[in-house]
Amino acid sequence: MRHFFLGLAPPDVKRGRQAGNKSPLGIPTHHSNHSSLASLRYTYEDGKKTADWLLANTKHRPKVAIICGSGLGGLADLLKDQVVFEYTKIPQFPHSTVAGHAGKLVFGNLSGKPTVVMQGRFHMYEGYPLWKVTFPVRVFSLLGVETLIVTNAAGGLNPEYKVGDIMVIRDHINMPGFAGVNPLVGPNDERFGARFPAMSDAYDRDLRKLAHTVASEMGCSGSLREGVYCSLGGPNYETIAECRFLQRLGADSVGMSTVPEVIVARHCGMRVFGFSLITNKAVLDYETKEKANHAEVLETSRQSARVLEKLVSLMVQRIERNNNVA
Ligand SMILES: O=P(O)(O)O[C@H]1O[C@H](CO)[C@@H](O)[C@H]1O
Ligand SMILES: Nc1nc2[nH]cnc2c(=O)[nH]1
Repeated sequence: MRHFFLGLAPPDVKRGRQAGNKSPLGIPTHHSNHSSLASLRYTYEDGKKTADWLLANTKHRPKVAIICGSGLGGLADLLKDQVVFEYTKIPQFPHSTVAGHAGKLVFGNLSGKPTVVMQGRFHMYEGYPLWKVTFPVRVFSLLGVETLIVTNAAGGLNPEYKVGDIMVIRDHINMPGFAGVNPLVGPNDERFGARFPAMSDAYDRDLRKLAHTVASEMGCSGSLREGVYCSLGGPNYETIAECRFLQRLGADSVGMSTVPEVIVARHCGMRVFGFSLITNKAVLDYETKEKANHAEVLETSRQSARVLEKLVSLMVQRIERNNNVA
């Protein structure tokens, strides 16, 4: 295993290094008009710079990228012939700040397939704007990645779901998007994708089918579900009224991530597949004393991670180049 501890300070995020006050993330805190807001984002060239840096520092050429949810980073340990980059050493990369998100980008071979794994993702509640949260996805696209697999820890809203179940994501509800909070807001660069991308086919049908096939071969199809993931901004967990509302909307699981990454991946033409690990049951009853907490989320992830890891690695084994399923 090679670890990169290059003594490189993360280079300036150009758009975030204008004169004036800056937040701890290097983002100017005062902006007067739309055009200055629009300039607060990574450009295609910024993405290319990071992708080229990675390509210069590893011989791996991944076709599959995996983003690990809270406590699910163990997946990266399955990679053979690893090259590991700390996020803090990768030019322009955001840094992980949440427990259960290690902050490492791991290249290697998973089931013999060149793969890159994010051991730790970024969330809006950490203070990152969505163009930063989703920057790695655009970098993956520039690296030549064709398929993105997203995983997350989520609360179960569907009353049939049990803690430890794995939900194949069939569709999502982008709650912040209802208020215009979307990673694609701002000028559109056609080199990434079209101004108005469709989302009706966001989660690949063949890969969802493959997940069920693999789960039944593994003998765990009893705990494999398929449903709708709803993303909220966080960082607080939901009120009882909010959980009841989301249930009525048709959501089966709820979390604080994933959707921005999926939108950006679909915008740049990647094929997407996603899993929610149900780490806790959403609280729907005013009589109960139960309440969600991150320690429980991480503990459930730890207990169920092995099954999810096996499922993902067997799926990757069957993903062929150019988006076919073997
Ligand atoms: O979605 P991931 O990153 O798995 O993490 C989930 O777990 C955390 C809350 O326990 C939140 O960050 C929520 O989004
Ligand atoms: N929003 C939200 N995120 C979670 N992540 C893990 N569990 C939960 C939950 O119940 N709600």
